[in-house]
Amino acid sequence: MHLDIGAALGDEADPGVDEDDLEELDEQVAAAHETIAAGRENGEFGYAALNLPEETDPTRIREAVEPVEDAAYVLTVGIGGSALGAKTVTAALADEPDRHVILDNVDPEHIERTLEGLPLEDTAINVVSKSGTTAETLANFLVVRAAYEDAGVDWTELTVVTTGESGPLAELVEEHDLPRLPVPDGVPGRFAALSSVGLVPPAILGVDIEGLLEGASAAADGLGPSLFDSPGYAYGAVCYALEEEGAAVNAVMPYAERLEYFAEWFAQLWAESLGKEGRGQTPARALGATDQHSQLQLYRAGPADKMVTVVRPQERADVQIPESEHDSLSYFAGADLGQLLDAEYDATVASLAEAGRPAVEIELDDLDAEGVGELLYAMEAATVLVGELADIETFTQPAVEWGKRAARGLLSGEETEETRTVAERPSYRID
Ligand SMILES: O=P(O)(O)OC[C@H]1O[C@](O)(CO)[C@@H](O)[C@@H]1O
Repeated sequence: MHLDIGAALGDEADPGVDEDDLEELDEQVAAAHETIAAGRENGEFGYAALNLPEETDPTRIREAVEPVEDAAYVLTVGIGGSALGAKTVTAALADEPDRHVILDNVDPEHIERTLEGLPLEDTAINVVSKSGTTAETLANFLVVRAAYEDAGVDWTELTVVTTGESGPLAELVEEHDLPRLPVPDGVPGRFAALSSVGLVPPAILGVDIEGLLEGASAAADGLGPSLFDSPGYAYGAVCYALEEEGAAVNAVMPYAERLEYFAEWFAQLWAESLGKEGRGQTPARALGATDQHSQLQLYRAGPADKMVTVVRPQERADVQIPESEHDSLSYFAGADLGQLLDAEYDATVASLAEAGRPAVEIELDDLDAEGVGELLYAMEAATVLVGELADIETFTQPAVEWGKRAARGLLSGEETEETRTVAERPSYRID
C-alpha cells in the first residue's frame, strides 16, 4: 500500500498542511504510538483490535464453516461492524461477490424480496452480533428462521453464529447446538473485520482469508514511532491535521467498484470512532469515476471544508475500448477501460489540487487478499492514531444508545424518558 499526500500539502491547498506541520506532528505520533503499543501489549479494550492479524485463527473459522462451505449463497444477518467488514471483504475479493447477501436493515419489503429471491435450502445463514442483543439483527434472524421453517428447510444445518457468551443468540446456539464462533475480546465491532466477525462469508466464498491476515500483519509490522514509516499512521496524521485546518468532511472515493463497500465500512469506522465531543470528520461515500459526475462539483467549488481520499489498485482487468468510426472518439484509440479510469483518477486528483482542495491518494499494488488486508488494517491504525491525537475515547459509541432505548420503549409500549421525548418531539408538518 502506498500513500501519496502530495495533493494535500502546500500553501495552495485550503485546508492544507505543510511538511513542517507533519514534522511537528511526528513528535505527537511518537507519543501516541507508545500508548497504542502499550495498549496492544496489554490487550487493552480497543487497542486489542490491532492484534487481530496475529490472534485470529483462520483454521478455526474454516472448521466452523465446513458444514456450509458448498452453499450457493451466504446470507449475513448483522448490522454495522457485524456486517460491513464481511461485505467489504467479499465485495473486494470473492470471485462471485453477489453470492454474499446481507440483511443489515429492517425494511420489510426488502427483507421479503431478498428471502423470496434466495434458494433457502442452498443458502448459509451467518448471524453476527457482538452484543447479541441488537434489535434489527435479532428481528431479522427470527424472520429468516421462520422463512426457512415455512419452506421446510432445516435452518440449524445451515447456520453459523458469531456472538458473545451470553444473550438470546448465545442461548439459541446452546439450544440448537449451532456452530458458534467467538467475538474477539476487547475489540469493538467496527474494528473486528479481521476476525470471525468479518471472515465467515469470505471463508465460505473461497476468499484467501490467510492472505488477508498476512497483509494486515505486514501493516502491523510497519507501525512505529514515526508517521513517515507507516502509511496507516501517515494517513491518520494528515487527516487529523487537515481536520484541525477545517476539513470537516472526508470524502472517500475508491476508483474500483470492488471497493465501494470499503467506503461504507470506513464511514462507520471513522464516524463511530471519532465523532465525539463536538469533533470528528464526516465521512462521505463516493465512487470514482461515477461521482465525478455528481459530487466533484461540490468537492472542487463548494465550501473549502473537505478533503478527498482516493483509492485505487495499480492492477486492473484488461477491457479494450473498441475502435469507433467517429473521429471525435479517436482519443480512445488503443486505450482500455482501466487506462480511462486511471486517467480520470489522475485528472481528478490534479483538478482538486489545482483548485486548492486537499486530496490524499491510497494505492494498492493489487486488489488481492494481502492488499485488502493491509488497507483495512492501515485504516484501523489511522483511526486509533487520530483518536490519540485528538485525545478522545475512540472505542465506544455512547451516543447511539439513546435511540436504541427509545425504539425499544416505543415497541414495548413502556413509557420512558426517551419515549416521552419522542412523543413530544417538535413537529411542523407541511403537506
Ligand atoms: O454487533 P452488535 O452488537 O449487534 O452491534 C452492531 C453495531 O451496532 C453498534 O453497536 C451501533 O449501534 C455498532 O457499534 C455495532 O457495530
